[in-house]
Amino acid sequence: MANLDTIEKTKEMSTTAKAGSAPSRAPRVAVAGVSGYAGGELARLLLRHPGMDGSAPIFLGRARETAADTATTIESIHPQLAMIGTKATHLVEPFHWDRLSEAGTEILFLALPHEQSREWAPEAIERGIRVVDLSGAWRLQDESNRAVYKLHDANPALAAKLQDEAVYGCPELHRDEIRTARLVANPGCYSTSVILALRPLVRAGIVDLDCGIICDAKSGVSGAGKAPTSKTHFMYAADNLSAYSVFGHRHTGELLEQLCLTADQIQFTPHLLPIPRGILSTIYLRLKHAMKPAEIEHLFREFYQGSPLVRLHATPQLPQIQHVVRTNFCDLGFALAEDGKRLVVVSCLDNLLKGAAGQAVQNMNVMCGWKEEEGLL
Ligand SMILES: NC(=O)C1=CN([C@@H]2O[C@H](COP(=O)(O)OP(=O)(O)OC[C@H]3O[C@@H](n4cnc5c(N)ncnc54)[C@H](OP(=O)(O)O)[C@@H]3O)[C@@H](O)[C@H]2O)C=CC1
Ligand SMILES: CC(=O)N[C@@H](CCC(=O)OP(=O)(O)O)C(=O)O
Repeated sequence: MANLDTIEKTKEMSTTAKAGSAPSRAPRVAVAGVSGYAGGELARLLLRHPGMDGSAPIFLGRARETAADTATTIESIHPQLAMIGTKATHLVEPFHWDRLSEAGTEILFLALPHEQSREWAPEAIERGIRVVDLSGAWRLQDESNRAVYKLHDANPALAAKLQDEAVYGCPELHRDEIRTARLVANPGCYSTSVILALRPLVRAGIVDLDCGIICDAKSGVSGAGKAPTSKTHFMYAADNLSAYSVFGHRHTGELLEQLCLTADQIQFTPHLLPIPRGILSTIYLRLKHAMKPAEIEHLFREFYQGSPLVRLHATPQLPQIQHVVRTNFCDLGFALAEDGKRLVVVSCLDNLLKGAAGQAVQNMNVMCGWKEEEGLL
């Protein structure tokens, strides 16, 4: 179990050694949860990543439960990954801390249920391993927002310290902190689409928050992970469109914290779309003063200058799911009413890529001092 003293010591070592400097060699990387949807995409991206220099990541399944549990191969779980990258056969090994330490692991991706990430991230950091966590376990600073995840901390003082240190892994917003972070909390998929659409506008102070912002978001079924439920079963999801978690979806807290809004200023309603992957968020708001489309466009372009994975459509074009699926981009577009005040912003991304694995690799690139889009275009 991780403890506070060693966590402090590894922090000193980590900031001295890794203060944003580009490594001269490929970092030793591991992926836990590689058999899941997000883990599979991570494996694909890492196997083809030029910075990995042919050195394959360590792929990890569940911890060994019986002596009979042995390693399997990545292509037996994800056949689409056969012959990708180094073209070697890559093992998926049972999770074991000693294996990670002996291999000199520097960055560990956690593509796991929230509870498991909350338990394993402190242990990794104590061992001097930097973490990119794809779950919601460390994204929220406000305890009342985090309560939606029902997390349990074996060592609450240590967890509070790490929570304080965790950086919200949206590079377009927090690039500088991510460079030296030990714990990067990769954003939620819906949250990424809404935050990237709204942050330039809210920050510029042009949104009439008294009128409220409405986010109508729709996601493909892979957003729910690989375990089927009655709501993601083909018979429910196919030829259907349904709203859910109308008040209190777990991504709402991320919107409040990252956009500095209060709950009465934004309504987020997710819907399940009968497609495998992709998110489209349509966001309705009112501006304080009438503006011209060119002024809105300028605002977005200025904010995302130097952000290679956000693409702005020229009006009147609007983003579509087909244009972003299997890419690492978030596409943004908008329409402004003739009164210059009613603004609709549309944001699109692939939930498994820019909404999860792609963004996680983008974070790794920033942590390694590489080009942010390395291996992602
Ligand atoms: N799907 C998406 O679009 C997005 C997902 N995320 C987050 O990323 C994480 C992974 O999501 P996703 O890939 O969809 O989920 P999946 O359900 O598809 O995969 C979960 C993975 O975690 C493993 N796992 C489950 N329990 C344990 C455990 N106790 N110990 C070790 N491994 C375990 C599973 O292994 P096994 O195969 O053995 O069951 C599997 O590899 C989640 O936290 C999710 O919230 C974030 C953004 C978007
Ligand atoms: C379609 C679908 O069910 N989507 C998921 C998206 C959650 C997700 O993946 O994000 P986290 O990392 O916060 O779990 C949901 O609405 O719960």
